[in-house]
Amino acid sequence: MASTLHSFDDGAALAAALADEVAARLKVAISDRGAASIAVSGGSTPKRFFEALSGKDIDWSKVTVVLVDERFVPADSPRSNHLLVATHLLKDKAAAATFVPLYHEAPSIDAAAQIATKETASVGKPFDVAILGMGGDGHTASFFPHGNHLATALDLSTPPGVMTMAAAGAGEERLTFTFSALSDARLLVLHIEGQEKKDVLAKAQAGSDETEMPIRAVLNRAASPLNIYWAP
Ligand SMILES: O=C1O[C@H](COP(=O)(O)O)[C@@H](O)[C@H](O)[C@H]1O
Repeated sequence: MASTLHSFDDGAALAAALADEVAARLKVAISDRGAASIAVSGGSTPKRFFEALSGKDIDWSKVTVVLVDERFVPADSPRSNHLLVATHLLKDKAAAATFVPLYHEAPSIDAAAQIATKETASVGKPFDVAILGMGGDGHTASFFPHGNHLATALDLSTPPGVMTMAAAGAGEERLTFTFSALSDARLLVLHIEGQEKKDVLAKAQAGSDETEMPIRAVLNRAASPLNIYWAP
């Protein structure tokens, strides 16, 4: 599927434009279907976008927010993507949104993934909005290079849901939505900032091995058109 590059002068301009676009899409979803869903990424890049989106005048009580992926750590861990979203997005007007976490206290990460799949089963299909990030190693969501369940996670015939992932570059074990759950989002965005990430994107675009750079699955096989938002 084709991708479109949206370039901005700086991260503030990108955050404002992306928040405008996402807010418009959530409003349309609420008007058309009575509810809206958005899957967001963790990491350091989305903070400014989250802050801009949190103040948007939307009927947030009809919006469900989930994470694209999560570390297997409790919500009070500084490494938690839930904590990031709670701090920077689920506040101001967006405090009225419903947040469905991926992390669950469970005997094993597999059990937590099963709970997360069940709890998120009624959200999306497709998501109205999915915002992906990308690491310097070419991972997106928790689709890490050489991840232990990477092939299954990227297989579009794997049912939409939450899977576990372990990889040398991932630190903690991870919970991640499958590619099938994200690929058909009504608005599919890759949000990256900095020249280094642009260079990583160019490298990904120049090759096809998804085991080496899983972002290639999104670039080459996503069901929805990909909107790449970039600022230096
Ligand atoms: O591990 C993760 O990293 C990526 C990218 O994060 P960034 O700090 O380089 O912006 C993120 O998209 C993903 O959700 C997160 O779990």
